[in-house]
Amino acid sequence: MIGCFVTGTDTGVGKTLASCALLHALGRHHARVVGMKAVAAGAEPDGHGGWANEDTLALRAASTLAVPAAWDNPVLLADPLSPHIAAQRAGVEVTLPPILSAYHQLAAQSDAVVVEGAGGWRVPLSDSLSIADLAVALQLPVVLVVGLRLGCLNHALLTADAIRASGLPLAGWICSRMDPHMLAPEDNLATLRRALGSLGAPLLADLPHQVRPDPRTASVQLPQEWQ
Ligand SMILES: Nc1ncnc2c1ncn2[C@@H]1O[C@H](COP(=O)(O)OP(=O)(O)OP(=O)(O)O)[C@@H](O)[C@H]1O
Ligand SMILES: C[C@H](N)[C@H](N)CCCCCC(=O)O
Ligand SMILES: [Mg+2]
Repeated sequence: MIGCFVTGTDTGVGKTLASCALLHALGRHHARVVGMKAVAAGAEPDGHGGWANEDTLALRAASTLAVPAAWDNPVLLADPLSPHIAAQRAGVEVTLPPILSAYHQLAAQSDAVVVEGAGGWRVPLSDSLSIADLAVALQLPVVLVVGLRLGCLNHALLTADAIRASGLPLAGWICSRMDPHMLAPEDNLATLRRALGSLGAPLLADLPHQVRPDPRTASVQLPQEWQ
């Protein structure tokens, strides 16, 4: 079973786009690939009288395996806030056991699982739990998505340091060109390539800016070994 945990330099940087691209790439050579939004903050009507999170729906659309919602999105919080605040407002506490058991169900039934975090690496899930703790509990290699924009160098380098300090391998990073007006994007990319490369983390994909982001198109940027 192949698995990875996708984190980012921030919220809104392209983790869902990159996670879906990874699923499309893996789906070319593996029969059963599935995405997981372990903790989702922000629910919308699903059109069938229930509620769903838009990242979860995007991951499902890129997956080849259909699973119960309790497995691919074990924690769904209504408010689009930091998960610990959304949980507090919902009167619940996010804990690891239900998430880990959902993940183990997915892992047992699939060839590849891509787990998308929420926001960045140190986002709190409760007063005593963070996204980093979740990734460590899952023991998955980490893929860091960098939304290429002014400020991302600091965010990327701090995040890479924190991932290494957690003991998890940083399998690589994905650049998402979210800001078409950014100045000197190539110089910034080269800086990150050098700095993250020196930590052993290769650039897995350079996702161009897309007016209508399409993960299947983006997936061709990923290297052959992820396909
Ligand atoms: N390469 C790109 N080209 C165009 N738009 C992009 C690109 N990457 C990201 N975006 C846009 O930026 C926004 C945020 O992306 P996305 O939803 O993937 O963020 P995220 O990191 O998954 O955030 P969250 O923490 O909420 O899960 C989306 O509207 C997405 O379409
Ligand atoms: C609601 C949003 N789309 C994400 N799922 C959660 C982002 C949490 C960010 C918290 C923070 O770093 O301030
Ligand atoms: Mg997302």
